[in-house]
Amino acid sequence: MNRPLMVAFDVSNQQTALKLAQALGPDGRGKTVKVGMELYYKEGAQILQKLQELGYAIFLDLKLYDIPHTVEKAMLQLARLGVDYVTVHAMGGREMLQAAKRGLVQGAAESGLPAPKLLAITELTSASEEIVTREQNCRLSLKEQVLSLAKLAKDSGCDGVVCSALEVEALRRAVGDDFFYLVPGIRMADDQVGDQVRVATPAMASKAGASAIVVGRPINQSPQPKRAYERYLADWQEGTKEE
Ligand SMILES: O=C(O)c1cc(=O)[nH]c(=O)n1[C@@H]1O[C@H](COP(=O)(O)O)[C@@H](O)[C@H]1O
Repeated sequence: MNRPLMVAFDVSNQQTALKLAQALGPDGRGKTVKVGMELYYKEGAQILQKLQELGYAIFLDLKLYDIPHTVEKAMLQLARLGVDYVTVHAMGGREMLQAAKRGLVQGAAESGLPAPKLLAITELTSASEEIVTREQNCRLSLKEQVLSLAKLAKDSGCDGVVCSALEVEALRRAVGDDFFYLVPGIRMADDQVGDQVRVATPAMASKAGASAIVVGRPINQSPQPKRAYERYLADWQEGTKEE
């Protein structure tokens, strides 16, 4: 089973992004990188094209959250970029999620490209129990809320969810194996956690059943990105071997 380790290219411009790609190894074939708001808002679609030319598959993470019509039309545009994954917030509700899917399907049909996988954010990995129950005033526990949003995402036609490693096992049981579970909030024990709250090592995420992991700062801020990438990849594959 091919379970990607996606590197988050959370850098401020194209030059730094291409330097990072070079450091990781010039051939991007078989690898997926994540382009998020910081880089995309600066460089636009041209950075996607540059990374695609190097062979990378692209996870374009813009986390859409708006009224259904706006999200549908935005997704229609994103589907024309030839990216492989896009994101929305599950919290936007059923109609918005269905609209997102419609936009992707239409955009893909019009451009003759495959539709990107639609992944729904459940609760961000920076969210704690406290944030969910006291700030969002959610009547469910964090875990129940993640589960509820994942079910909603599946019922609404999404291809998968973004969640933490701490929820994947329960989600696989309740929502099923025919769904993509993307897990950020990945740290080796000795790396700084920063603003992440629900964290796990690559091996823990793998054993819990993550379909893919996203690793950002431990690689993109490292003075030796390739060494950091290989360290994380080895731990991720170690967890996979023990399946
Ligand atoms: O959608 C995401 O990728 C995402 C969802 C989530 O719940 N938590 C989360 O950290 N992410 C992203 O995953 C990456 C994690 O970066 P690091 O914390 O630096 O490893 C960032 O680009 C976040 O935007």
